[in-house]
Amino acid sequence: MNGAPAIDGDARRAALAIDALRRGWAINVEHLGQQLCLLPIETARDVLGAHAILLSASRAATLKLMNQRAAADTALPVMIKAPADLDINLALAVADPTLDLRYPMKGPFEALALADGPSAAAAIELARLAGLLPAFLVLPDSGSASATVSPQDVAAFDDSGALHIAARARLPVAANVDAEIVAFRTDVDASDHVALLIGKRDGTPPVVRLHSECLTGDVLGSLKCDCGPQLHEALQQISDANWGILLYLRQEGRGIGLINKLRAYALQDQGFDTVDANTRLGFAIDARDFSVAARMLELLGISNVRLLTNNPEKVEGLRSAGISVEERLPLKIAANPHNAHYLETKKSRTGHAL
Ligand SMILES: Nc1nc2c(ncn2[C@@H]2O[C@H](COP(=O)(O)OP(=O)(O)OP(=O)(O)O)[C@@H](O)[C@H]2O)c(=O)[nH]1
Ligand SMILES: [Zn+2]
Repeated sequence: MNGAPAIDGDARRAALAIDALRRGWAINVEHLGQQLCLLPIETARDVLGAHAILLSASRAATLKLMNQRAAADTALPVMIKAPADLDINLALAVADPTLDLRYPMKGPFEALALADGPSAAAAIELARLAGLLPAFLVLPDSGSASATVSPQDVAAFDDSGALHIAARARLPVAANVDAEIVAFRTDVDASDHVALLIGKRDGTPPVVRLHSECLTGDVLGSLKCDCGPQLHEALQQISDANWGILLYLRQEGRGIGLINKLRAYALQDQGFDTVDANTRLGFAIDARDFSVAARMLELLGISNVRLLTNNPEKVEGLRSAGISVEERLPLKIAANPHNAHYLETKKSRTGHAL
């Protein structure tokens, strides 16, 4: 900290910017008196006279641009000069690593100096929150933007901030007829997290499972992951334990959204594992923030849990958000030929105890 007064961010401005990006509307990121007018390539219909392209650090590495720039921080996004023949198809080929086999010949590109690192990094984070590819056209005219946001606003965006219980009802489920569903809402985020309370509260720490949404596994029976069987096994174990809670968190694809997860699957079809597929797309290996689960538990009056998981980050995430994890209970699912490599990667590369 350099002693400058802290500027409060406004999560609502970030929420408006996320909405604009999804609709294909330009946004301004402003910081220290400078403005960066950005349009996400994925939802753009036209390149609108863009003079540059903003890419994630890992996309720039794949395009062999990292050695061209002066910045010492290799995690910072990279700005490149728009090629003279830039159209929306070329922009998409630059942005989307899943198209690399179809469009192998791109460039050479020229890296430009990044005027403001925090603005560029905030834009990449907004793309993740919007479920979009982290790649933007840089537009010359900031007057065309429909929302303005600062890096502080993006930092203030937190889907657990104003969490409250919105509805609750009895919900008999196959694992146990004695269950209640509780739905949560925040004023800044459209994702409605839910909790399923199973059995009778008896004063002991409940068996708790944090389950992150997986449409392909939970609903369609995908064999690529272990989510579907884990969901059902967790409901069974909670039911067997007399009482407990399953938190169904809307963190599809470890927080990158369904469409980006399916892009990660397309990269896995090309031979990359689950970790490299995420980083190649420009995302963290795991973008989830488990503090929302802690806030949900608090609203349910729970401060001590026995956590069903193999993932040390879930234990750490709850503990650092103030929940006492008294015990970690493993959740082991037999592998199948389609997910054996995925489960092995979780063990060897993301520290899962299996
Ligand atoms: N990005 C990405 N997400 C995936 C992939 N496979 C599964 N997921 C997502 O990963 C999440 C599954 O996480 P969890 O079931 O909570 O499991 P976990 O983090 O491995 O931890 P535990 O099961 O508790 O040990 C879901 O959001 C899935 O959509 C993948 O290959 N790429
Ligand atoms: Zn899954």
